[in-house]
Amino acid sequence: MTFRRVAIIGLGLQGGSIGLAVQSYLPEVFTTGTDIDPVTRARAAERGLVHKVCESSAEAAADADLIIFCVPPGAMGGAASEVRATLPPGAVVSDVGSSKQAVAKALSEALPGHLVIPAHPVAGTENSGPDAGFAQLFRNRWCIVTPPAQTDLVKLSSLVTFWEALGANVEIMDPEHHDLVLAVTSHLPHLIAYTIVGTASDLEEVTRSEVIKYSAGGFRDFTRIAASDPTMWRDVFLSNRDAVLTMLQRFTEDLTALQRAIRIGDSDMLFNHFARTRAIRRSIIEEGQDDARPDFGRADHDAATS
Ligand SMILES: NC(=O)c1ccc[n+]([C@@H]2O[C@H](COP(=O)([O-])OP(=O)(O)OC[C@H]3O[C@@H](n4cnc5c(N)ncnc54)[C@H](O)[C@@H]3O)[C@@H](O)[C@H]2O)c1
Ligand SMILES: O=C(O)C(=O)CC1(C(=O)O)C=CC(O)C=C1
Repeated sequence: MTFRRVAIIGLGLQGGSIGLAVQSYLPEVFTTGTDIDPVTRARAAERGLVHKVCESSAEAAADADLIIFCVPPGAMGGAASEVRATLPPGAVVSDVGSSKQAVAKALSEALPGHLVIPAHPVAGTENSGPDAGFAQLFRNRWCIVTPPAQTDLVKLSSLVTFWEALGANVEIMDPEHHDLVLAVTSHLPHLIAYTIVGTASDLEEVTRSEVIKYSAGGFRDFTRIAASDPTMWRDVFLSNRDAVLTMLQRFTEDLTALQRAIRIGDSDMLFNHFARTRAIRRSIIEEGQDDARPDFGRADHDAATS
């Protein structure tokens, strides 16, 4: 089967990008969408993020054969319960949440009897809201799909085909494993960025203006990440608590080892460690998951999408 009518709940970065990407790459698919925020609904209509912006989730869900929840992780259950009365029984329920076990549980409990196939496009920016979305967001990015153990294989394959049409490379993964992997590749880096930017701005001897004036490349890269949406990231850490705490423990041990190497002047240890991490950056670029240019290719991207 292929999806003909897709409902998008939440018209920010992710929902808006899906809506625009569907119009670019799946022109036969009709999209409805809504957002809890009336200003976002109005802007979504102006930008044409979906074919029809609805006043409520219940209205957007009626007739959908695929519904994708694009709201913060902590809002998934509440948003799903709003479509219980109108969502057609055969519709596939999916989402884009950054954590998978907690979100899958919230969606399944809110929509008993519906097939829930969670997904997570590992694609985003530090921007949020209805102006942040763009059709190319998912191109050559991974989308991790975490189906329940006994799932409908035809519908699973339709969801995979849907994401591939938007340009993503799809990987099927166990939700528990997803949460561990993303804790280290995405959630911990954000926590570190939030910490370092907060620490620098708190330091009394380095005034706020000096932090901004003399911001070196390393610090500036952290400020980009630390500008990400506070609601979303609060929810990510609370919904993936166990995996984040496991990885944080490991990170703290490794940081302590580097701290000791600096204190005792273990130059080999420092050099070998930095040589290993440099190689990781190179392999990410070789796999096409980032750009080698100093601005990560963002200037070209911004020019192409503005
Ligand atoms: N930002 C990223 O880089 C990124 C990447 C991959 C996945 N995600 C996941 O995507 C989801 C959305 O993130 P985003 O970056 O698009 O955030 P966003 O803030 O840009 O958009 C979320 C939208 O959801 C709306 N919303 C909140 N509660 C709602 C409800 N009950 N009903 C309808 N609308 C509601 C908000 O008003 C907002 O417009 C999150 O679960 C996040 O974990 C984000
Ligand atoms: O590129 C960025 O700015 C992001 O933060 C995107 C990013 C990440 O790579 O960590 C953030 C959250 C996700 O769920 C997926 C992708």
